[in-house]
Amino acid sequence: MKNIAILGSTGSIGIQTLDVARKNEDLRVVAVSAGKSVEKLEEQIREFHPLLAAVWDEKAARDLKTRIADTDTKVVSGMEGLLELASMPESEILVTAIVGMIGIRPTMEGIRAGKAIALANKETLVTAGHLIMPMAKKYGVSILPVDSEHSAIFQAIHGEENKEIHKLLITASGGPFRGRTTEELRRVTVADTLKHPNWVMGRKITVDSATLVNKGLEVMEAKWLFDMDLDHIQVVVQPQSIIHSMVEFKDGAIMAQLGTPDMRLPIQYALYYPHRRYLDGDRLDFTKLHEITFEVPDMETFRGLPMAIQASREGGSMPTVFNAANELAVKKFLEEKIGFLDIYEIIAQSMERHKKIAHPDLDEILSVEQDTYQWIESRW
Ligand SMILES: NC(=O)C1=CN([C@@H]2O[C@H](COP(=O)(O)OP(=O)(O)OC[C@H]3O[C@@H](n4cnc5c(N)ncnc54)[C@H](OP(=O)(O)O)[C@@H]3O)[C@@H](O)[C@H]2O)C=CC1
Ligand SMILES: CC(=O)[C@@H](O)[C@H](O)COP(=O)(O)O
Ligand SMILES: [Mn+2]
Repeated sequence: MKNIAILGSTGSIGIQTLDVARKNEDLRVVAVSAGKSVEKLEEQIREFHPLLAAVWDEKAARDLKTRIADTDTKVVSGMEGLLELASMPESEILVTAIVGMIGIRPTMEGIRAGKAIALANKETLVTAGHLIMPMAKKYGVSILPVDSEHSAIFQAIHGEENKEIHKLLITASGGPFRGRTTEELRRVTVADTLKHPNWVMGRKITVDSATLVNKGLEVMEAKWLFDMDLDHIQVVVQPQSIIHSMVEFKDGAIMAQLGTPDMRLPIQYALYYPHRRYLDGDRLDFTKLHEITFEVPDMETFRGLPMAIQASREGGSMPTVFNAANELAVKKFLEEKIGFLDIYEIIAQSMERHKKIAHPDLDEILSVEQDTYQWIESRW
């Protein structure tokens, strides 16, 4: 029996993790959590009977307590609740399916408690990779990638020494606006932006995919996960999202992982690594697959990727500014308070005014995050 605790069980990755658990009797869900979606959480509690449910919002947590008073599930709230979930003695694997850099502290708490981390929450590594990776090494815990590209790379390098890798090739769909000009992007709506060509995902990552910020975050995530420098990470547009990423080895051989766009595969791979299990669902059918095409990313129009690379090259607290500015800009875009191109402007100007801290500790990262939010709020 493998016991898993899920941070963010009511979201896209969380729900798919529960589907994997539903189909594998030896997976036991010991904790679920949400920001404030208590109805979904109640359903999950009644189906999976976890020991713990963590809800960020205090009022929603009180509502949940009343709703599930007839069950044995304990309800906790706020950051203390997320930390209690992350370190609960009954779990072995912590699935970080929460969105945003709020995942940093619970992820660190899980590592400190010796939990293997099935990591979907890329914002944590982007902003605190320099703290998380050494910490995981110190506590002897595995960071198992869930993000599809990083899972693909992890699958491709399985059994290989890192030193034999020449470069990582991270694939990108190009998002819903691939091929559009800046002038055309000025007029796109939230509804247009949320139509990803291949994947059904949460709203924030879907916007990130459209701006190519997602690919920028993934380059930074790959740098930390696979200890690669930026000059050996290349983004390749693969519009059909069939090749999930590739690794070029020293001798020129390239290993790729292919599959249909279904996040349950990387989730299940992380939960059972190094073993593979049967997974129901669509498979690639090469009698019907007509083409797999490639393009170079348009970095002039889709500034999310070059700005992420710049933030990563500058290092220190700059990736935190990049990420925090993007998180708030995406929130404002989804609330229809700003336009699509303003996301780039907010990130660029936030980075421009920031005085970099070379080696930020956790408190400094969190304070740079707050400072970035305050500065943006005072201007947009
Ligand atoms: N979706 C995907 O296919 C992929 C996602 N990822 C990454 O995985 C992470 C999750 O993405 P996704 O599932 O799409 O996101 P969703 O928005 O669908 O889900 C986010 C989850 O986090 C919870 N949450 C949000 N804020 C808080 C909070 N303050 N405290 C506790 N829980 C909170 C949400 O709860 P509530 O329901 O109450 O809002 C929800 O359960 C992101 O970092 C994303 O980049 C990576 C690869 C693919
Ligand atoms: C499923 C997944 O891992 C997402 O991060 C996905 O890759 C987004 O697609 P693009 O950012 O390539 O459009
Ligand atoms: Mn991805």
